[in-house]
Amino acid sequence: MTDQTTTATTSSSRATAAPAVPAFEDVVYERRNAAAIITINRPERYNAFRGKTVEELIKAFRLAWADHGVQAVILTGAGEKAFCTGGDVKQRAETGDYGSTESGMFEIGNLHKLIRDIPKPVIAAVNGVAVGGGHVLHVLCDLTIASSTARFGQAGPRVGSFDAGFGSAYLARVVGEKRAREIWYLCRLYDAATAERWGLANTVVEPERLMDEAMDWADEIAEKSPTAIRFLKQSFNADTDHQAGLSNLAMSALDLFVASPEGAEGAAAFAEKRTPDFASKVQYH
Ligand SMILES: CC(C)(COP(=O)(O)OP(=O)(O)OC[C@H]1O[C@@H](n2cnc3c(N)ncnc32)[C@H](O)[C@@H]1OP(=O)(O)O)[C@@H](O)C(=O)NCCC(=O)NCCSC(=O)CCC(=O)c1ccccc1C(=O)O
Repeated sequence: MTDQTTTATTSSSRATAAPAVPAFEDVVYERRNAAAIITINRPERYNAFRGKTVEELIKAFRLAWADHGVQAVILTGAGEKAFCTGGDVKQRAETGDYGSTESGMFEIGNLHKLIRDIPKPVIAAVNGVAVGGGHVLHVLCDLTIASSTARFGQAGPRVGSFDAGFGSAYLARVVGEKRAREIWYLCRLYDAATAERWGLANTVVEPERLMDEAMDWADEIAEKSPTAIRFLKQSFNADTDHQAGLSNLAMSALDLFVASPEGAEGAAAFAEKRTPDFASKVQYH
């Protein structure tokens, strides 16, 4: 999982010539059989994303979309601890944002839409903790395969953030209203068995089996008609596509909130390893 070459690696007779892969810093992009494997590669930050990470993930998903040899995408995290822990809270505490990007924007909403819009199934291989914006990423994937060591949850209200777009509305579609509200209001972490029982994970395997299992699912998908799969994915999405509008609204609200004293308090408290004092910072009653 360390391939950082300039062309995607392929090993399938089904594969066509793969497009060139840019030199990524926060993401690793590989081709294996008819699957693109996209790995968030910031293990020292538990694979939290900064603006650059999101920008590279967008490029990686576009590569997979454009590559006719790719029939499924696997999204995972580097190392054994974390799939993705959402926004880089330390970066936010330091600079008040998620760091510089080429576009000048933090494009998490566009990444969400891309995971939904790419007309190929996206499989989350959840190798560790999936929390906050990292939890939203796996929820948006078509399928989730979890390591038995994986943990799942939302953290925004604990660190001065929220995703009130797909992060709330689509989560409720997946697990139901009561469980979605519990996940967001209590910010607990749930184990892999609970995630499977709640329909957050399709299956749970031992950690050493995770990538093989994800590849088996991708290979099985690759035996099917790409056009049939494409229409099915678009059909599944159509019923919740209105949530993209909600997502735009939610991201605008979040931009304002994270810059407020209450939002900033959450990030500062996390970085300083202390309990946040939200109550004294609330401006909106
Ligand atoms: C994930 C934990 C539960 C793991 O706990 P534990 O196993 O005890 O390990 P730790 O010792 O806590 O962590 C190890 C190491 O990793 C660092 N780390 C972990 N998570 C992050 C992170 N998100 N950012 C930066 N660094 C992180 C941690 O500090 C440790 O480093 P040391 O140097 O060893 O101290 C636990 O770590 C945890 O709860 N992490 C925080 C999870 C979190 O709050 N995530 C962010 C949620 S909010 C979010 O993701 C929304 C982002 C977003 O989608 C968004 C969208 C659109 C617009 C704006 C936003 C936005 O602004 O938020």
